[in-house]
Amino acid sequence: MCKSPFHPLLQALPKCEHHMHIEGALSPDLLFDLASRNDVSLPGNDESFASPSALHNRYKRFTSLDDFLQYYYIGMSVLINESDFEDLAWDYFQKAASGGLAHAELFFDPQAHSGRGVGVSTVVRGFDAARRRAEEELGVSSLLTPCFLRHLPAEDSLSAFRDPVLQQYFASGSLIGVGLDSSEADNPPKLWRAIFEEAGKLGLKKTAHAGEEGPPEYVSEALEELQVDRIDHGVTLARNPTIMKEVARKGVMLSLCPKSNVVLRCVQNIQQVPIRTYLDAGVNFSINSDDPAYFGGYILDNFCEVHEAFDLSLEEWTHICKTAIEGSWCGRARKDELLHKLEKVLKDWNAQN
Ligand SMILES: Nc1ncnc2[nH]cnc12
Ligand SMILES: [Zn+2]
Repeated sequence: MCKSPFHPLLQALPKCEHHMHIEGALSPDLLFDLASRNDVSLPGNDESFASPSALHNRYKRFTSLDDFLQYYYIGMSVLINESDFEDLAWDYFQKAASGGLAHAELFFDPQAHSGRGVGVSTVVRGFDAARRRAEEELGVSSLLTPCFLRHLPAEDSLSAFRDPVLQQYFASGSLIGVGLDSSEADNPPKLWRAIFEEAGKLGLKKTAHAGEEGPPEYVSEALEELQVDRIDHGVTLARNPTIMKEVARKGVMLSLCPKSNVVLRCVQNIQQVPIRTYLDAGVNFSINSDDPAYFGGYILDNFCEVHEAFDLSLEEWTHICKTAIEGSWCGRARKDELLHKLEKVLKDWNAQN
C-alpha cells in the first residue's frame, strides 16, 4: 500500500496482467509446505533453504536474472501433483485479486516440469482448476501460455513444442500462445524461429522476453524474426531511440515489470524504468508482476511503486489501463466488460474527488 491519496483509485482500477510466471508465485511458505507434503529434499548445502524466512531474505539479494533463475528452478522441484499446481495458482489469484486484478495472462515453463518427470497434463489440469475457480469466485478471467527455455538448446524447445499433449492443448484453445523466457544474455531470439513459425501457422499468439538484460536489438530481432505480437520487458529499448520509435509506430505492447527490473538489477531503482520515456514516445505498455513471490510484490504493488516514482495523472493511469485492456488476448466481449468496469471506477472516483 502506498501513501498517495491516489491509493484507493490504484487499488480499484481493473487490472490486466500479461507477464506473470505462475511458478514465480511460489511463496517460501508454500514451497516449504509442498516440500514436506511431497517429501522433496531442498538443497542442504545452501543455508538459504534453512527456513522460509531465510529463503525470503535471500530473495532480497539477487544479483542478476541468472542468480534468481537458479532459485526459481530449485523452487519448482516441490511441484509434483495436479493439486500442487492448483494450490499455487489459487494462491496467486487470491493475492492478485485483492489488489484489483481483473484479467491475467499467465506463463508457465513446461520444460522445467517435463525435465523432472512431471507431464504437461498434470500441470495444465492443476492450473485449469484454479483458473475456473478464479473466474467463478473472484470474477478474474485468465489465459495460459507455455514459454520455452532459452538456457536449453533450441532443439529441446522445438521437441517440447511438438509434444502431442501440448499440441492438443493448443488445438483445444486451452493454451493461447507461445512465449520465450529464461536466460537472455547471449541467447538471441532468432535461435527459436522454428517454434514461432510453426506457432504462427497454428494461429497462436506469440510473445518473447526481450530487452530485459539483453540489448534493444533483441527487441527488433524478436519482432522481425519471431513475428511476436508482444514484447515481455523491453526495459532496455529506451536505449535505442530508432528501435523505440519503430515499436511505437507498430503499436506493439511491452509487458513491463518494474519491481522485477529493480530486484534483478536491470535498473538501479524504479525511477530508472523508462515509464515517462515510453509515455512520451507513445510506446504501449502494461504493468506486471513477473514473479511476485520472488520480487516482493503483486500487481498492485507495482502500480503503487510506479505511481510514487512518476506521480502519474488520472489521465495517464486511464491510458495505461485502457492500453492493457486493449492489448489483452481475450475476446472483444471480455475487453468491453473490462472497459465498462474501468469507466465505472473512474466515474465513482470523479464523483468523490
Ligand atoms: N524475469 C524473467 N526473465 C526471464 N525468464 C524468466 N522466468 C521467470 N521469470 C523470468
Ligand atoms: Zn518474465
